[in-house]
Amino acid sequence: MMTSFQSVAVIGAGAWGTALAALAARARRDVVLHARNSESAKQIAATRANPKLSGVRLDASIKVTGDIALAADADIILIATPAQDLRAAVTALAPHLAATKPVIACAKGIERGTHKFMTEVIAEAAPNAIPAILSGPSFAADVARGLPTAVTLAAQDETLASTLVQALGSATFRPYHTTDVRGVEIGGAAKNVLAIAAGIAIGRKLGASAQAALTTRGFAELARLGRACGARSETMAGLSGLGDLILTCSSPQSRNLALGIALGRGEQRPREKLAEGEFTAPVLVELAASQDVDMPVSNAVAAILSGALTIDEAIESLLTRPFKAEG
Ligand SMILES: NC(=O)C1=CN([C@@H]2O[C@H](COP(=O)(O)OP(=O)(O)OC[C@H]3O[C@@H](n4cnc5c(N)ncnc54)[C@H](OP(=O)(O)O)[C@@H]3O)[C@@H](O)[C@H]2O)C=CC1
Ligand SMILES: O=C(CO)COP(=O)(O)O
Repeated sequence: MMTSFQSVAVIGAGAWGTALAALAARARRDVVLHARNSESAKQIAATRANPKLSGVRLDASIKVTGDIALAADADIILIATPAQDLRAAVTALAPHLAATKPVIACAKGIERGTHKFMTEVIAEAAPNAIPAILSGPSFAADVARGLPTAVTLAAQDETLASTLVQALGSATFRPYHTTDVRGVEIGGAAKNVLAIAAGIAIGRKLGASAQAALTTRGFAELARLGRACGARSETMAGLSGLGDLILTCSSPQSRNLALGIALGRGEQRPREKLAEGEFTAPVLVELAASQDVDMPVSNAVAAILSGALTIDEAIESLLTRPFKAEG
């Protein structure tokens, strides 16, 4: 089973799912893209376009289907739904998984209510799945267009992680493998919350120096949570941690940054696009509190989103913290 990995299914035909299907086709895999709504599947199949990722033409070799059983037949399955929908997607897949096979989480977040990470949700919902995670600095639009991207792919078993990299990698999509599953999951989840903070600073015109300070102190808290959860420091400083934090805190393409900018300007939140940080913020701060980890920037974002603090009160609370040693 571990040597072939010729076929790949992507579950979740949104922006990221469509880009993942494109990259797997570029890696010369046989690709199935699954949309839960069969009308959407038919429309994407007929037009070779997905309104969720405009301007991208789907390669003719990619099969688009509403049939989950067809997706479950693939050698590798990628789950590209939003994090809070991953359990439902894997639960629907589970009865069709006849053999043990890798199921790779491509969502960035932590499940609300349970505080479970994406690979934990996969393991619970599909006993036949070998959970893995793919995360890193990569906008769907860049990946779909074949622009150079590097990400991290983690599985508990190093040989499996490396074989998955061989199956999905290409000249322009370069996954690095690791066994530090938890480190990769924490980086991807936390960076979205921190990007909302960076956006608020931009929207409030706090200046480029504040922006750099916020991103750096954001990284300190991401790394602190990683340490508390047993992650490796190289992972936190790698593509799925610092790398994705830099991308998301600095690119206007980021939906999390855009949400923060709108909040900072006092505008209506852009509701039509998914900003995972909004859903991750409350569970991230609960998780940090349960581990006794100090995450002041994330706390401020969660408090702003819940209405517990105004933006000015949250900024004031960050600026009046006692001076301390860096770390
Ligand atoms: N976009 C990007 O650049 C990147 C996104 N990611 C991550 O990927 C995840 C998805 O993001 P993105 O693709 O942008 O979001 P989108 O909103 O573009 O798409 C989400 C897709 O998931 C589908 N979906 C939701 N629930 C289910 C379910 N239970 N079963 C099957 N499909 C389901 C939706 O279907 P429907 O249309 O029927 O609602 C929709 O097509 C997020 O966690 C994000 O952080 C990671 C890297 C890059
Ligand atoms: O995860 C991403 C880039 O790595 C996408 O970021 P946004 O969800 O903020 O657009």
